[in-house]
Amino acid sequence: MKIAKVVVDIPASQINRIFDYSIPDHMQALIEVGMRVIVPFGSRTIMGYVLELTDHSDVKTLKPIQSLMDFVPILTEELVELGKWLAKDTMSFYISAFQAMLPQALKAEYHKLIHRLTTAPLSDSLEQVFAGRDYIDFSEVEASSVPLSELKQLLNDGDIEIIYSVKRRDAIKKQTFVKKICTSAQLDEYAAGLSNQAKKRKLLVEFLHELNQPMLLNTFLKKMQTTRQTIKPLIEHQLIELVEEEVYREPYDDTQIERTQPLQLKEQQLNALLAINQAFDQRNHEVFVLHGVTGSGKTEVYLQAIDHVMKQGKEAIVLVPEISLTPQMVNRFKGRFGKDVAVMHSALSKGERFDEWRKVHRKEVKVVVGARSAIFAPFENLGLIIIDEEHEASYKQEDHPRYHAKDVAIKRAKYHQCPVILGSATPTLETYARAKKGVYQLLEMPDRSNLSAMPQVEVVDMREELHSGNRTMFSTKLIEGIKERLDKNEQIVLFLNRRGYSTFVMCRDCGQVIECPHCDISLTYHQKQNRLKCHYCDYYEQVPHQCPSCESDTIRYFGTGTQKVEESLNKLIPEARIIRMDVDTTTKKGSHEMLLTKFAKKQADILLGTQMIAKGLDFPDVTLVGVLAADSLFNLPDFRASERTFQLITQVSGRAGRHHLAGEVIVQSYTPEHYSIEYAKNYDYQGFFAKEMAIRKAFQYPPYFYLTLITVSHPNRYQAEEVTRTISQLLYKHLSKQAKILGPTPSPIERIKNRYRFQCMIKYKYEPYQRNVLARILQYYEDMMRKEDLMIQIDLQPYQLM
Ligand SMILES: Nc1ncnc2c1ncn2[C@@H]1O[C@H](COP(=O)(O)OP(=O)(O)OP(=O)(O)O)[C@@H](O)[C@H]1O
Ligand SMILES: [Zn+2]
Ligand SMILES: [Zn+2]
Repeated sequence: MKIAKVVVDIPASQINRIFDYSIPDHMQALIEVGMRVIVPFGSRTIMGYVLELTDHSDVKTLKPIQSLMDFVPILTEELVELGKWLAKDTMSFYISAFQAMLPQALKAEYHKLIHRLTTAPLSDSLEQVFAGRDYIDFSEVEASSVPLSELKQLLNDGDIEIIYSVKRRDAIKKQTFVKKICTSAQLDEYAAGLSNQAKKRKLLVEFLHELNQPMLLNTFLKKMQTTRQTIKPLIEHQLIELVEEEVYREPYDDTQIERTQPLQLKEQQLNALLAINQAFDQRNHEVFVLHGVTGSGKTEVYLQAIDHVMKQGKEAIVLVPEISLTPQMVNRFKGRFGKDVAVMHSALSKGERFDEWRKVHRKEVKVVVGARSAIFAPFENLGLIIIDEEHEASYKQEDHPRYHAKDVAIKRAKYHQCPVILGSATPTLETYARAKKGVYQLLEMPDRSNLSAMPQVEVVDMREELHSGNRTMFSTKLIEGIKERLDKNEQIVLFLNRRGYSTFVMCRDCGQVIECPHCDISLTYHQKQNRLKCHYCDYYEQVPHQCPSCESDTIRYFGTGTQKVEESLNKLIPEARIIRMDVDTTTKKGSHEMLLTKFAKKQADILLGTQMIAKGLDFPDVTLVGVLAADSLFNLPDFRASERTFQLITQVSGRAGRHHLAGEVIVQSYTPEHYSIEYAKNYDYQGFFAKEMAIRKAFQYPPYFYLTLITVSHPNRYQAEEVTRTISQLLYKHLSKQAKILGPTPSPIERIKNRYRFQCMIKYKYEPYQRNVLARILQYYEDMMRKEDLMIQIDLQPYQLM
């Protein structure tokens, strides 16, 4: 093969194609599909992925590949095809799709250099930067006072050129080992030649007699209480050598994790397992919906299904939402499968993530447990894919490529002819509807594995509390409940839904709310730094002492952030020991784990937190769960608000009374009569499903209709609206008559980072040409996007409607 088809590392629409390069002779035997290469592109050199090898090209003169970055492909052939599909399916660039599949550490970093071509004198300030060198880093000029226009002139005149060099930073961690390379006889011979004073060296020789495998240099030196200098003669006499070996950064200490044995399954678990195993044995690509109430033992079913697959030499991927990827969760898998498990999620360092990925790539593990992007684990013998808590919105990536892990899972499982399990106590309407129609296979587990009852849920009407004079954010019932648990030395989980409910600063005199100057959104108060921050851009400011509009000094922060809850709770029940878990207390690596361990050891009575604590946690002494603001989601312009409220209450309730102690749940609400709260209270998934389906049908939302959201943004409001209007008209003209086009309307958050945002929504049942039409629209605006700062985002499966 003489020609390689390559996708290059420039995410831009005019470059979003596959380019042909010739393969130099010396690379012909080495190059394979799925490798990274360095190729010339225009005036620079950049990284690319080889997608295909061929002997034919329509292009007459081809540039040659400059070098190979890999000796083993980093993308399997399956992943190469998957990437092409993903790019088409989500309408994103090829390069973005491939980048999404690989760990950060594998992405090349470019270095921009300026090469001086002329000997003629340059301006004084530029001469100062060059300081006699021929090559300087571009950033040095940027940091200097030299105007970029001057560079541009020189560039045009051919006095300098700009070159791009690729820095390799695969960041393989290496450590030095001491290795014995001689026989015992040689050691004796050496020892005999030593003088009596050389006691240390004699000790070393003795130790070397026993050293049968390489030892970490540092350990060796520590053990022998000696220095590098002392062992130098041993190296010179060729008794030992120092070798560099690759090591993995191990984020989890496997030796500390207790191994577990499979549990005797309950009947409902056994039925589910048998169906899954059968599909696997028959190489049946089947999607199972494992609908099991909280505590029904879904995880044990996963573990035994994986075990079955592994026994046949196959591999498994388990996706877990980022926030429930707690050490507790990891330990359940490591406890069963030990070193066969790799873990991938964003709390690991870049290097650690790379090492976990390499374990998969080198076929050293059989199971991956990870967050969304673990779905791309480069296994070649997949036997099972599990998506736990399948209803979680975090499985959808909200950035290029806008993919849903569920779709990728099903695509991969089809390729490998293996089953997929979508597990949840509260499956999404989309999933459950497909299961009911028989597209997916439904497995029900209605009972808790220990047959303990689901905790009693009581809904408190907060309006009544207010009328009876309680102005705190805690109902009398909840405060009594907490005190009761404290007396009995039991524990409490308090859940605050922060989305749509954050702390903002308002003037009590004139009602002015302090907003971000660049985004149409109120700033959020952060107590620690006493700052107001914007959650959409990086803007922050000090909290003002006076209202910027009326100069009154009655400026206060409002809303119910976790900090504020903690403060009031401290006032009401000073003796309670509280652990607060939210984005502010868990930014440091390992802090999440530390807080949970503290709670598990009963060094605190109350765990107070956000989404983070809603799932996956399993503490035996938790007998009371409180939901502080159950209806906060209803304020959001999102047709899934009811569904999310139902899921949340059900999941949070599932944290109470999972073991021998009975549990109780108190849900505080200002709209206690809302059906999603009513059904959640009665653990009535079927009831909720029927009711919500009827509403979705009436208002033409998924799963009855598909949605596409197009968001247009521009620094100029009029432009943004005009473009959206034209797009709406084009869609109306080119899509079928059944498609409904809604828009242009301003987005719920109309301005972010000084850009005005308008949207247009397509609702449709069947629209096979939609992608083509959208692609043509993008093409039409390509120039404007490049030159005029126009942005058009297309989301073919929107979850965030803001
Ligand atoms: N067959 C079994 N026999 C005894 N105990 C079991 C069995 N299956 C599961 N358990 C135990 O029941 C508890 C709940 O199980 P698990 O956490 O797997 O449930 P789950 O369905 O995943 O719950 P959730 O959706 O709330 O996370 C665990 O402590 C688990 O060890
Ligand atoms: Zn902002
Ligand atoms: Zn004011």
